[in-house]
Amino acid sequence: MSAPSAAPWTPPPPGVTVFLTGLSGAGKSTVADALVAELTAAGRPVTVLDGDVVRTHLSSELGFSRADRDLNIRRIGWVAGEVVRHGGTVVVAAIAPYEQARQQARALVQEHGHFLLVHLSTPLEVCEERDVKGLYARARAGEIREFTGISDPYELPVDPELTIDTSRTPVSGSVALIREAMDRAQGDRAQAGARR
Ligand SMILES: Nc1ncnc2c1ncn2[C@@H]1O[C@H](COP(=O)(O)OS(=O)(=O)O)[C@@H](OP(=O)(O)O)[C@H]1O
Ligand SMILES: Nc1ncnc2c1ncn2[C@@H]1O[C@H](COP(=O)(O)OP(=O)(O)O)[C@@H](O)[C@H]1O
Repeated sequence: MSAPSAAPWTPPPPGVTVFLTGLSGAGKSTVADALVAELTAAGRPVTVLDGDVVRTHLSSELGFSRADRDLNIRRIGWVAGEVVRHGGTVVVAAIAPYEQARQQARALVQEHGHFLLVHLSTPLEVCEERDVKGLYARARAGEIREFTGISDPYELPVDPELTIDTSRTPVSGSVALIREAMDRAQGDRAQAGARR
């Protein structure tokens, strides 16, 4: 009697990367944390690539010149692409101020799955008022050079899937908008009842 044959391997459905971009204090980490908490509670594992954490573990030698920021974003895009390739879910929270680098990250991910660029368009005045880490005050005092929004550019995204101003939209509203966009992108999963 021959051994039962294993079921043929089928590739996982494409994964998705949610890429939150915006000024320091725009709400990227706050929205990412809330989104990840919801997804995790629903049983969906998530890889989180937060700028601060990535700069500790993956880009510790990089500063804030354009070349360094672009390399940082390309690294994030490559890692996200690898996770998405195997059907995973990625949430990125990074300033990513340059359009070209964001497009490169998009291309690296879209080789393998879905990419949703979410621009947190919170006005600079609000971000500066929040000044979560005291960095705006230090940048205004000239203690931090090349600070995004003060002494360094932030290029507005050309083709974001979502634009959310967190001074007008509560955290729960941002999370709901992003989850709807994820479901639209991964319609195949949602229709199959696999909304994880
Ligand atoms: N010069 C300058 N400009 C902007 N931000 C600065 C700078 N120096 C330090 N920080 C802190 O670094 C965090 C941004 O890192 P990112 O990796 O997201 O930046 S980038 O995407 O590579 O441009 C950023 O985190 P968030 O405040 O969470 O955005 C800051 O805390
Ligand atoms: N609707 C909102 N969405 C996101 N953050 C908000 C909102 N309202 C107030 N905040 C506050 O704004 C700050 C945003 O900081 P953070 O998430 O660290 O931003 P970033 O990661 O973009 O630098 C937090 O202190 C957060 O509590």
